[in-house]
Amino acid sequence: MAPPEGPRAPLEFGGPLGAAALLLLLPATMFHLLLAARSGPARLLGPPASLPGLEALWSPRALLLWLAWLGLQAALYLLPARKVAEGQELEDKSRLRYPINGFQALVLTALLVGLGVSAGLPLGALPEMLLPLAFVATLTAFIFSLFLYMKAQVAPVSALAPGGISGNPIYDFFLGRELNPRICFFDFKYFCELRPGLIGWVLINLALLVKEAELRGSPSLAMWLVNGFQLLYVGDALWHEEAILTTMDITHDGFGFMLAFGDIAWVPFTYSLQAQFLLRHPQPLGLPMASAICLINAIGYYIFRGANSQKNTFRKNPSDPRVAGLETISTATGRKLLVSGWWGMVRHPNYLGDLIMALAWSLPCGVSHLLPYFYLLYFTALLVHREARDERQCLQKYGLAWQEYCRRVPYRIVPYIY
Ligand SMILES: NC(=O)C1=CN([C@@H]2O[C@H](COP(=O)(O)OP(=O)(O)OC[C@H]3O[C@@H](n4cnc5c(N)ncnc54)[C@H](OP(=O)(O)O)[C@@H]3O)[C@@H](O)[C@H]2O)C=CC1
Ligand SMILES: CC(C)=CCC[C@@H](C)[C@H]1CC=C2C3=C(CC[C@@]21C)[C@@]1(C)CC[C@H](O)C(C)(C)[C@@H]1CC3
Repeated sequence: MAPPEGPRAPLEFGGPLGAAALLLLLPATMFHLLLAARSGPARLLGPPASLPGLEALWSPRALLLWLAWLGLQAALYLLPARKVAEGQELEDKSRLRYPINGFQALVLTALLVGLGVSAGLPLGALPEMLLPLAFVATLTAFIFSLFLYMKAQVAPVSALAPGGISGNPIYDFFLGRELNPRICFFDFKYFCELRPGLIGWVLINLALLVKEAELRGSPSLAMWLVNGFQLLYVGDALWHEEAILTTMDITHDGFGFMLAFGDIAWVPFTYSLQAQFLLRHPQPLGLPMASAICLINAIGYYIFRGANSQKNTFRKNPSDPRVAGLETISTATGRKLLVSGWWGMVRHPNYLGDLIMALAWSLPCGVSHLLPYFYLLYFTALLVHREARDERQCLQKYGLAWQEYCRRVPYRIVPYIY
Protein backbone atom coordinates (compact mmCIF):
# COMPACT_ATOMS: atom_id res chain seq x y z
CA MET A 1 0.00 0.00 0.00
CA ALA A 2 1.29 3.54 -0.78
CA PRO A 3 2.81 5.47 2.12
CA PRO A 4 0.70 8.32 3.51
CA GLU A 5 1.18 11.82 2.15
CA GLY A 6 2.42 14.64 4.36
CA PRO A 7 5.55 15.35 6.38
CA ARG A 8 7.83 12.37 6.78
CA ALA A 9 10.16 11.56 9.64
CA PRO A 10 13.76 12.73 8.96
CA LEU A 11 15.97 9.93 7.61
CA GLU A 12 18.22 8.29 10.20
CA PHE A 13 21.46 6.29 10.02
CA GLY A 14 22.72 8.39 7.07
CA GLY A 15 19.67 7.63 4.87
CA PRO A 16 19.65 4.89 2.19
CA LEU A 17 23.45 4.88 1.81
CA GLY A 18 23.99 4.51 5.54
CA ALA A 19 21.35 1.77 5.69
CA ALA A 20 23.00 -0.10 2.79
CA ALA A 21 26.37 0.13 4.52
CA LEU A 22 24.94 -1.12 7.81
CA LEU A 23 23.30 -4.09 6.05
CA LEU A 24 26.81 -5.33 5.33
CA LEU A 25 28.73 -3.81 8.23
CA LEU A 26 26.61 -5.25 11.06
CA PRO A 27 26.95 -8.92 10.01
CA ALA A 28 30.62 -8.35 9.12
CA THR A 29 31.29 -6.91 12.59
CA MET A 30 29.53 -9.83 14.25
CA PHE A 31 31.68 -12.39 12.36
CA HIS A 32 34.81 -10.36 13.03
CA LEU A 33 34.06 -10.48 16.78
CA LEU A 34 33.33 -14.22 16.72
CA LEU A 35 36.60 -14.90 14.92
CA ALA A 36 38.64 -12.51 17.03
CA ALA A 37 37.38 -14.05 20.30
CA ARG A 38 38.65 -17.49 19.27
CA SER A 39 41.98 -16.27 17.90
CA GLY A 40 45.14 -16.06 20.00
CA PRO A 41 45.77 -12.30 19.71
CA ALA A 42 42.01 -11.53 20.20
CA ARG A 43 42.39 -8.17 18.44
CA LEU A 44 39.33 -5.92 18.26
CA LEU A 45 40.92 -3.72 15.65
CA GLY A 46 42.76 -5.07 12.64
CA PRO A 47 41.97 -8.01 10.35
CA PRO A 48 41.26 -11.50 11.78
CA ALA A 49 44.12 -14.00 11.71
CA SER A 50 42.34 -16.07 9.02
CA LEU A 51 39.08 -15.92 7.14
CA PRO A 52 36.74 -18.93 7.39
CA GLY A 53 35.80 -20.87 4.26
CA LEU A 54 32.20 -21.72 3.42
CA GLU A 55 32.63 -25.16 5.05
CA ALA A 56 33.27 -23.44 8.40
CA LEU A 57 30.14 -21.33 8.03
CA TRP A 58 27.63 -23.71 6.54
CA SER A 59 26.44 -26.72 8.47
CA PRO A 60 23.10 -28.53 8.02
CA ARG A 61 23.33 -29.58 11.71
CA ALA A 62 23.51 -25.92 12.74
CA LEU A 63 20.55 -25.11 10.50
CA LEU A 64 18.49 -27.89 12.10
CA LEU A 65 19.47 -26.84 15.60
CA TRP A 66 18.63 -23.21 14.84
CA LEU A 67 15.22 -24.05 13.37
CA ALA A 68 14.48 -26.32 16.34
CA TRP A 69 15.41 -23.44 18.69
CA LEU A 70 13.12 -20.97 16.91
CA GLY A 71 10.34 -23.59 16.87
CA LEU A 72 10.75 -24.29 20.58
CA GLN A 73 10.63 -20.59 21.50
CA ALA A 74 7.59 -20.02 19.25
CA ALA A 75 5.82 -22.97 20.91
CA LEU A 76 6.61 -21.60 24.38
CA TYR A 77 5.27 -18.18 23.29
CA LEU A 78 1.98 -19.81 22.32
CA LEU A 79 1.53 -21.59 25.67
CA PRO A 80 -1.19 -20.19 27.94
CA ALA A 81 0.08 -17.01 29.63
CA ARG A 82 -0.40 -15.92 33.26
CA LYS A 83 -1.52 -12.56 31.93
CA VAL A 84 -2.41 -10.86 28.67
CA ALA A 85 -1.29 -7.22 28.62
CA GLU A 86 -2.49 -4.37 26.43
CA GLY A 87 0.05 -2.28 24.52
CA GLN A 88 0.07 1.51 24.08
CA GLU A 89 -2.80 3.10 22.16
CA LEU A 90 -2.21 2.95 18.38
CA GLU A 91 -2.96 5.57 15.75
CA ASP A 92 -6.40 4.05 15.09
CA LYS A 93 -7.10 4.17 18.88
CA SER A 94 -6.93 0.37 19.23
CA ARG A 95 -4.58 -1.51 21.56
CA LEU A 96 -2.83 -4.80 20.78
CA ARG A 97 -2.76 -7.66 23.26
CA TYR A 98 0.46 -9.46 24.28
CA PRO A 99 1.00 -12.69 26.24
CA ILE A 100 3.12 -12.23 29.37
CA ASN A 101 4.89 -15.58 29.58
CA GLY A 102 8.54 -14.75 28.81
CA PHE A 103 9.85 -15.70 32.23
CA GLN A 104 7.89 -18.95 32.00
CA ALA A 105 9.59 -19.57 28.62
CA LEU A 106 13.01 -19.02 30.26
CA VAL A 107 12.26 -21.45 33.10
CA LEU A 108 10.81 -24.10 30.75
CA THR A 109 13.82 -23.74 28.44
CA ALA A 110 16.15 -24.20 31.43
CA LEU A 111 14.21 -27.33 32.45
CA LEU A 112 14.32 -28.77 28.93
CA VAL A 113 18.05 -28.04 28.60
CA GLY A 114 18.63 -29.61 32.04
CA LEU A 115 16.70 -32.72 30.96
CA GLY A 116 18.61 -32.83 27.69
CA VAL A 117 21.99 -32.57 29.42
CA SER A 118 21.11 -35.33 31.89
CA ALA A 119 20.07 -37.47 28.89
CA GLY A 120 23.52 -36.92 27.33
CA LEU A 121 23.07 -33.76 25.25
CA PRO A 122 26.63 -32.38 24.75
CA LEU A 123 26.10 -28.73 25.72
CA GLY A 124 29.86 -28.19 25.70
CA ALA A 125 29.84 -28.83 21.92
CA LEU A 126 27.78 -25.67 21.27
CA PRO A 127 30.76 -23.22 21.34
CA GLU A 128 32.27 -25.09 18.35
CA MET A 129 29.06 -24.40 16.41
CA LEU A 130 28.85 -20.66 17.05
CA LEU A 131 30.16 -19.69 13.61
CA PRO A 132 27.69 -21.78 11.56
CA LEU A 133 24.87 -20.90 13.97
CA ALA A 134 25.61 -17.18 13.54
CA PHE A 135 25.63 -17.75 9.79
CA VAL A 136 22.17 -19.36 9.70
CA ALA A 137 20.85 -16.72 12.12
CA THR A 138 22.07 -14.01 9.72
CA LEU A 139 20.50 -15.77 6.74
CA THR A 140 17.26 -16.10 8.68
CA ALA A 141 17.34 -12.38 9.52
CA PHE A 142 17.73 -11.45 5.83
CA ILE A 143 14.97 -13.80 4.65
CA PHE A 144 12.66 -12.85 7.50
CA SER A 145 13.20 -9.12 6.86
CA LEU A 146 12.31 -9.66 3.21
CA PHE A 147 9.10 -11.37 4.33
CA LEU A 148 8.36 -8.44 6.68
CA TYR A 149 8.99 -5.94 3.89
CA MET A 150 6.59 -7.77 1.53
CA LYS A 151 4.00 -8.14 4.26
CA ALA A 152 4.13 -4.37 4.86
CA GLN A 153 3.28 -3.75 1.18
CA VAL A 154 -0.23 -5.05 1.80
CA ALA A 155 -0.64 -3.66 5.33
CA PRO A 156 -3.02 -0.72 5.89
CA VAL A 157 -1.32 2.67 6.07
CA SER A 158 -2.30 3.05 9.74
CA ALA A 159 -0.17 -0.03 10.53
CA LEU A 160 3.06 1.51 9.20
CA ALA A 161 5.79 2.97 11.41
CA PRO A 162 6.62 6.68 11.04
CA GLY A 163 10.30 6.01 10.28
CA GLY A 164 10.08 3.27 7.68
CA ILE A 165 7.97 4.89 4.98
CA SER A 166 10.60 6.87 3.13
CA GLY A 167 9.77 5.14 -0.14
CA ASN A 168 13.39 4.02 -0.56
CA PRO A 169 13.32 0.20 -0.55
CA ILE A 170 16.78 -0.27 1.02
CA TYR A 171 16.14 2.24 3.78
CA ASP A 172 12.66 0.88 4.51
CA PHE A 173 13.91 -2.72 4.41
CA PHE A 174 16.56 -1.80 6.98
CA LEU A 175 14.38 0.25 9.32
CA GLY A 176 11.16 -1.71 8.91
CA ARG A 177 7.88 -0.48 7.47
CA GLU A 178 5.25 -2.12 9.63
CA LEU A 179 5.07 -1.15 13.30
CA ASN A 180 3.64 -4.35 14.76
CA PRO A 181 3.66 -7.12 12.14
CA ARG A 182 1.57 -10.04 13.35
CA ILE A 183 -0.18 -13.16 12.21
CA CYS A 184 -3.23 -13.52 14.47
CA PHE A 185 -1.98 -13.29 18.07
CA PHE A 186 1.66 -13.94 17.11
CA ASP A 187 3.51 -10.63 17.27
CA PHE A 188 6.83 -11.01 15.45
CA LYS A 189 8.62 -7.98 16.93
CA TYR A 190 7.60 -8.65 20.52
CA PHE A 191 8.53 -12.33 20.12
CA CYS A 192 11.94 -11.66 18.58
CA GLU A 193 12.91 -8.87 20.97
CA LEU A 194 12.60 -11.03 24.07
CA ARG A 195 12.73 -14.72 23.23
CA PRO A 196 15.05 -16.53 20.79
CA GLY A 197 17.94 -14.04 21.01
CA LEU A 198 17.81 -13.09 24.67
CA ILE A 199 17.31 -16.65 25.94
CA GLY A 200 19.79 -17.89 23.31
CA TRP A 201 22.39 -15.49 24.74
CA VAL A 202 22.26 -17.03 28.21
CA LEU A 203 22.25 -20.53 26.73
CA ILE A 204 25.42 -19.74 24.74
CA ASN A 205 26.99 -18.31 27.92
CA LEU A 206 26.10 -21.47 29.81
CA ALA A 207 27.55 -23.67 27.06
CA LEU A 208 30.79 -21.67 27.22
CA LEU A 209 30.89 -22.19 31.00
CA VAL A 210 30.35 -25.94 30.56
CA LYS A 211 33.05 -26.07 27.90
CA GLU A 212 35.47 -24.22 30.19
CA ALA A 213 34.75 -26.75 32.96
CA GLU A 214 35.48 -29.58 30.47
CA LEU A 215 38.76 -27.96 29.43
CA ARG A 216 40.08 -26.79 32.79
CA GLY A 217 38.32 -28.89 35.40
CA SER A 218 36.02 -26.10 36.63
CA PRO A 219 34.69 -22.77 35.39
CA SER A 220 36.75 -19.73 36.33
CA LEU A 221 35.49 -17.06 38.70
CA ALA A 222 35.47 -14.58 35.81
CA MET A 223 33.24 -16.93 33.77
CA TRP A 224 30.86 -17.34 36.74
CA LEU A 225 30.57 -13.58 37.13
CA VAL A 226 29.87 -12.93 33.45
CA ASN A 227 27.29 -15.74 33.40
CA GLY A 228 25.65 -14.56 36.63
CA PHE A 229 25.45 -10.86 35.65
CA GLN A 230 24.05 -11.54 32.21
CA LEU A 231 21.58 -14.12 33.48
CA LEU A 232 20.33 -11.52 35.95
CA TYR A 233 19.92 -9.03 33.09
CA VAL A 234 17.99 -11.45 30.88
CA GLY A 235 15.92 -12.82 33.78
CA ASP A 236 15.06 -9.26 34.76
CA ALA A 237 14.00 -8.37 31.20
CA LEU A 238 11.67 -11.38 31.06
CA TRP A 239 10.34 -10.91 34.60
CA HIS A 240 9.44 -7.29 33.70
CA GLU A 241 8.35 -8.30 30.21
CA GLU A 242 5.34 -6.00 30.17
CA ALA A 243 7.63 -2.96 30.50
CA ILE A 244 8.91 -3.52 26.98
CA LEU A 245 5.53 -2.45 25.64
CA THR A 246 6.41 1.20 26.37
CA THR A 247 9.93 1.12 24.86
CA MET A 248 10.77 2.95 21.65
CA ASP A 249 11.28 -0.29 19.73
CA ILE A 250 7.72 -1.43 20.30
CA THR A 251 5.88 1.91 20.21
CA HIS A 252 7.79 3.74 17.50
CA ASP A 253 10.22 1.68 15.39
CA GLY A 254 9.17 -0.47 12.48
CA PHE A 255 10.24 -4.09 12.34
CA GLY A 256 12.85 -4.51 9.65
CA PHE A 257 16.38 -5.82 9.23
CA MET A 258 17.90 -3.68 11.99
CA LEU A 259 15.74 -5.09 14.74
CA ALA A 260 15.31 -8.57 13.24
CA PHE A 261 19.06 -9.04 12.86
CA GLY A 262 19.70 -7.25 16.17
CA ASP A 263 17.26 -9.46 18.06
CA ILE A 264 18.00 -12.89 16.65
CA ALA A 265 21.66 -12.70 15.59
CA TRP A 266 23.48 -9.70 17.08
CA VAL A 267 22.25 -10.16 20.65
CA PRO A 268 23.07 -13.85 21.17
CA PHE A 269 26.33 -13.92 19.23
CA THR A 270 27.90 -10.57 20.19
CA TYR A 271 26.47 -10.06 23.67
CA SER A 272 28.08 -13.36 24.68
CA LEU A 273 31.47 -12.01 23.57
CA GLN A 274 32.94 -11.76 27.10
CA ALA A 275 32.24 -15.45 27.79
CA GLN A 276 33.59 -16.39 24.33
CA PHE A 277 36.75 -14.43 25.08
CA LEU A 278 37.18 -16.02 28.53
CA LEU A 279 36.95 -19.55 27.13
CA ARG A 280 40.09 -19.05 25.04
CA HIS A 281 41.81 -16.37 27.17
CA PRO A 282 41.43 -17.32 30.84
CA GLN A 283 41.90 -14.42 33.23
CA PRO A 284 42.98 -14.62 36.86
CA LEU A 285 40.53 -12.87 39.17
CA GLY A 286 40.96 -12.55 42.93
CA LEU A 287 38.14 -12.29 45.44
CA PRO A 288 38.65 -8.59 46.32
CA MET A 289 38.47 -7.58 42.64
CA ALA A 290 35.50 -9.91 42.05
CA SER A 291 33.68 -8.32 45.01
CA ALA A 292 34.35 -4.82 43.67
CA ILE A 293 32.99 -5.85 40.24
CA CYS A 294 29.87 -7.35 41.89
CA LEU A 295 29.34 -4.06 43.67
CA ILE A 296 29.60 -2.12 40.38
CA ASN A 297 27.07 -4.46 38.78
CA ALA A 298 24.75 -4.12 41.77
CA ILE A 299 24.90 -0.30 41.63
CA GLY A 300 24.20 -0.36 37.88
CA TYR A 301 21.30 -2.77 38.31
CA TYR A 302 19.85 -0.71 41.17
CA ILE A 303 19.79 2.45 39.02
CA PHE A 304 18.58 0.61 35.89
CA ARG A 305 15.75 -1.20 37.63
CA GLY A 306 14.80 1.71 39.89
CA ALA A 307 14.55 4.12 36.95
CA ASN A 308 12.70 1.74 34.61
CA SER A 309 10.23 0.65 37.31
CA GLN A 310 9.59 4.22 38.45
CA LYS A 311 8.67 5.32 34.93
CA ASN A 312 6.56 2.24 34.24
CA THR A 313 4.66 2.58 37.50
CA PHE A 314 4.10 6.27 36.78
CA ARG A 315 2.95 5.64 33.20
CA LYS A 316 0.57 2.88 34.32
CA ASN A 317 -0.90 4.77 37.27
CA PRO A 318 0.40 8.23 38.24
CA SER A 319 -1.47 8.07 41.57
CA ASP A 320 0.32 4.88 42.66
CA PRO A 321 1.64 5.67 46.19
CA ARG A 322 5.19 4.75 45.06
CA VAL A 323 5.27 7.67 42.59
CA ALA A 324 2.40 9.95 43.69
CA GLY A 325 4.74 12.17 45.77
CA LEU A 326 7.13 12.88 42.87
CA GLU A 327 7.27 16.29 41.24
CA THR A 328 5.93 16.45 37.67
CA ILE A 329 5.53 18.81 34.72
CA SER A 330 2.20 18.86 32.87
CA THR A 331 2.23 18.64 29.07
CA ALA A 332 -0.34 19.65 26.46
CA THR A 333 -0.98 15.96 25.68
CA GLY A 334 -2.43 15.37 29.14
CA ARG A 335 0.56 13.17 30.07
CA LYS A 336 2.98 14.34 32.72
CA LEU A 337 6.77 14.17 32.93
CA LEU A 338 8.57 13.17 36.10
CA VAL A 339 11.00 15.81 37.22
CA SER A 340 12.17 14.39 40.54
CA GLY A 341 13.25 10.91 41.68
CA TRP A 342 15.43 9.04 39.19
CA TRP A 343 14.11 11.10 36.26
CA GLY A 344 15.08 14.31 38.02
CA MET A 345 18.72 13.21 38.29
CA VAL A 346 19.39 12.91 34.52
CA ARG A 347 17.05 12.59 31.55
CA HIS A 348 17.95 8.92 30.96
CA PRO A 349 18.86 7.37 34.32
CA ASN A 350 18.01 3.89 32.98
CA TYR A 351 20.76 4.25 30.34
CA LEU A 352 23.25 5.23 33.05
CA GLY A 353 22.47 2.07 35.05
CA ASP A 354 22.69 -0.06 31.90
CA LEU A 355 26.12 1.40 31.05
CA ILE A 356 27.46 0.78 34.55
CA MET A 357 26.38 -2.86 34.24
CA ALA A 358 28.05 -3.06 30.82
CA LEU A 359 31.32 -2.01 32.47
CA ALA A 360 30.90 -4.69 35.15
CA TRP A 361 30.42 -7.36 32.45
CA SER A 362 33.77 -6.49 30.83
CA LEU A 363 35.93 -6.02 33.92
CA PRO A 364 36.14 -9.77 34.75
CA CYS A 365 38.00 -10.14 31.44
CA GLY A 366 40.91 -8.05 32.74
CA VAL A 367 42.55 -5.15 30.97
CA SER A 368 44.99 -6.96 28.69
CA HIS A 369 42.63 -6.86 25.67
CA LEU A 370 40.22 -4.33 24.21
CA LEU A 371 37.97 -7.01 22.66
CA PRO A 372 35.82 -7.76 25.76
CA TYR A 373 35.16 -4.00 26.07
CA PHE A 374 33.49 -3.99 22.65
CA TYR A 375 30.04 -4.25 24.26
CA LEU A 376 30.70 -1.20 26.45
CA LEU A 377 31.93 0.85 23.47
CA TYR A 378 29.13 -0.22 21.13
CA PHE A 379 26.51 0.21 23.82
CA THR A 380 27.69 3.74 24.67
CA ALA A 381 27.38 4.68 20.99
CA LEU A 382 23.96 2.97 20.72
CA LEU A 383 22.57 4.70 23.82
CA VAL A 384 23.95 8.15 22.89
CA HIS A 385 22.32 7.80 19.47
CA ARG A 386 19.13 6.39 20.97
CA GLU A 387 18.96 9.19 23.51
CA ALA A 388 19.21 11.78 20.72
CA ARG A 389 16.39 10.05 18.80
CA ASP A 390 14.23 9.91 21.90
CA GLU A 391 14.85 13.59 22.69
CA ARG A 392 13.76 14.53 19.15
CA GLN A 393 10.58 12.51 19.52
CA CYS A 394 9.84 13.92 22.98
CA LEU A 395 10.38 17.49 21.79
CA GLN A 396 7.94 16.85 18.97
CA LYS A 397 5.44 15.24 21.35
CA TYR A 398 5.68 17.57 24.35
CA GLY A 399 7.05 20.84 22.88
CA LEU A 400 7.48 23.55 25.53
CA ALA A 401 6.99 21.10 28.41
CA TRP A 402 9.97 19.08 27.15
CA GLN A 403 12.07 22.24 26.90
CA GLU A 404 11.14 23.04 30.50
CA TYR A 405 12.13 19.48 31.52
CA CYS A 406 15.51 19.90 29.79
CA ARG A 407 16.02 23.21 31.60
CA ARG A 408 15.26 21.61 34.98
CA VAL A 409 17.20 18.43 34.30
CA PRO A 410 20.13 19.60 32.15
CA TYR A 411 22.17 16.36 31.95
CA ARG A 412 21.22 13.56 29.56
CA ILE A 413 22.87 10.38 30.87
CA VAL A 414 25.77 11.08 33.24
CA PRO A 415 25.28 13.76 35.94
CA TYR A 416 27.55 16.80 35.49
CA ILE A 417 29.29 15.16 32.50
CA TYR A 418 26.85 14.50 29.64
N1 LIG B 1 20.94 -4.00 26.24
C1 LIG B 1 20.62 -3.39 25.13
O1 LIG B 1 21.12 -3.69 24.07
C2 LIG B 1 19.65 -2.26 25.16
C3 LIG B 1 19.03 -1.90 26.32
N2 LIG B 1 18.18 -0.83 26.33
C4 LIG B 1 17.52 -0.50 27.59
O2 LIG B 1 16.14 -0.52 27.37
C5 LIG B 1 15.49 0.32 28.30
C6 LIG B 1 14.41 1.11 27.59
O3 LIG B 1 15.03 2.09 26.77
P1 LIG B 1 14.28 3.04 25.70
O4 LIG B 1 13.11 2.37 25.12
O5 LIG B 1 15.35 3.54 24.78
O6 LIG B 1 13.85 4.32 26.46
P2 LIG B 1 13.16 4.70 27.82
O7 LIG B 1 12.65 3.54 28.58
O8 LIG B 1 14.08 5.62 28.50
O9 LIG B 1 11.90 5.46 27.33
C7 LIG B 1 11.93 6.78 26.83
C8 LIG B 1 10.52 7.31 26.98
O10 LIG B 1 10.25 7.53 28.37
C9 LIG B 1 9.32 8.59 28.52
N3 LIG B 1 9.95 9.58 29.37
C10 LIG B 1 11.12 10.24 29.15
N4 LIG B 1 11.38 11.08 30.17
C11 LIG B 1 10.37 10.94 31.04
C12 LIG B 1 10.06 11.55 32.29
N5 LIG B 1 10.85 12.48 32.84
N6 LIG B 1 8.93 11.18 32.92
C13 LIG B 1 8.13 10.24 32.38
N7 LIG B 1 8.35 9.64 31.19
C14 LIG B 1 9.46 9.99 30.54
C15 LIG B 1 9.07 9.12 27.11
O11 LIG B 1 7.96 8.42 26.55
P3 LIG B 1 6.40 8.69 26.94
O12 LIG B 1 6.34 10.06 27.53
O13 LIG B 1 5.70 8.55 25.64
O14 LIG B 1 6.06 7.63 27.92
C16 LIG B 1 10.29 8.67 26.35
O15 LIG B 1 10.04 8.56 24.98
C17 LIG B 1 16.58 1.16 28.94
O16 LIG B 1 16.84 0.71 30.24
C18 LIG B 1 17.79 0.91 28.08
O17 LIG B 1 18.98 1.02 28.82
C19 LIG B 1 17.92 -0.12 25.20
C20 LIG B 1 18.52 -0.44 24.03
C21 LIG B 1 19.43 -1.54 23.90
C1 LIG C 1 23.61 -2.97 16.14
C2 LIG C 1 22.22 -3.41 16.02
C3 LIG C 1 21.95 -4.57 15.19
C4 LIG C 1 21.30 -2.74 16.68
C5 LIG C 1 19.95 -3.21 16.96
C6 LIG C 1 19.65 -2.85 18.37
C7 LIG C 1 19.12 -4.04 19.18
C8 LIG C 1 20.20 -5.07 19.36
C9 LIG C 1 18.65 -3.49 20.53
C10 LIG C 1 17.58 -2.38 20.36
C11 LIG C 1 16.87 -2.34 21.63
C12 LIG C 1 17.10 -3.51 22.31
C13 LIG C 1 16.65 -3.84 23.62
C14 LIG C 1 17.11 -4.97 24.25
C15 LIG C 1 18.09 -5.86 23.58
C16 LIG C 1 18.84 -5.20 22.44
C17 LIG C 1 17.93 -4.46 21.51
C18 LIG C 1 17.03 -5.43 20.76
C19 LIG C 1 16.54 -5.43 25.59
C20 LIG C 1 15.53 -6.51 25.20
C21 LIG C 1 17.63 -6.02 26.49
C22 LIG C 1 17.09 -6.38 27.87
C23 LIG C 1 16.57 -5.12 28.57
O1 LIG C 1 16.14 -5.38 29.90
C24 LIG C 1 15.42 -4.48 27.79
C25 LIG C 1 14.16 -5.32 27.83
C26 LIG C 1 15.07 -3.15 28.46
C27 LIG C 1 15.95 -4.21 26.33
C28 LIG C 1 14.94 -3.51 25.43
C29 LIG C 1 15.67 -2.90 24.25
